[in-house]
Amino acid sequence: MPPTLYEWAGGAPAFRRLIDAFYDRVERDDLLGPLFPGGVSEAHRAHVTAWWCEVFGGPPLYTEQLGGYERMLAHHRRLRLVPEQRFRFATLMSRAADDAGLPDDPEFRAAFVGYVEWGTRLALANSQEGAAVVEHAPVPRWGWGVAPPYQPS
Ligand code: HEM
Repeated sequence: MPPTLYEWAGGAPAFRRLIDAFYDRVERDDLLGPLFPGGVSEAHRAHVTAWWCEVFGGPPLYTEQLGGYERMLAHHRRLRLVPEQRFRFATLMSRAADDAGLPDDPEFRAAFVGYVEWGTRLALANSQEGAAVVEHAPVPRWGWGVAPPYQPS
């Protein structure tokens, strides 16, 4: 069995470094900074870290303690994001993975950007006025996809 992406990345401390590096960039960003007037709070950073840990195979804290998928959805509804903001979000996530020293092997990064692409496209769609959203769902669990680490038999 391959390790989870959460384990491979370095667990909760690695995801906290990622999220801090990301929002530090967001705060200075012309397209994304205005979404967080006054800066990105400690509570927001902690909650989003819990989300990412759970998605990548860590403990289900966001589901059990923070309101799960429905809370995440509620935060994105009617933000009216535009495609340029989604693309910037995805770009800054890739840069933040470097800032935070996440593993840079092709397998991990392919899985990582796969989730970022998927999640940001959903967020963009769900944020539109009158969007037909999925009201209830589990927090997703992401995996290695078609490229787990090669392990010679
Ligand atoms: C992989 C994609 C994404 C993930 C995993 C994600 C995750 C989250 C989560 C978990 C929350 C709720 C935090 C809480 O529980 O307090 C949240 C809120 C928020 N997200 Fe995202 N998000 C994504 C994409 C985006 C994009 C593309 C944007 C903007 C371009 C965005 C902007 C925001 C904003 C502004 C909030 C706070 C809204 C408020 O406080 O009312 N998100 N996000």
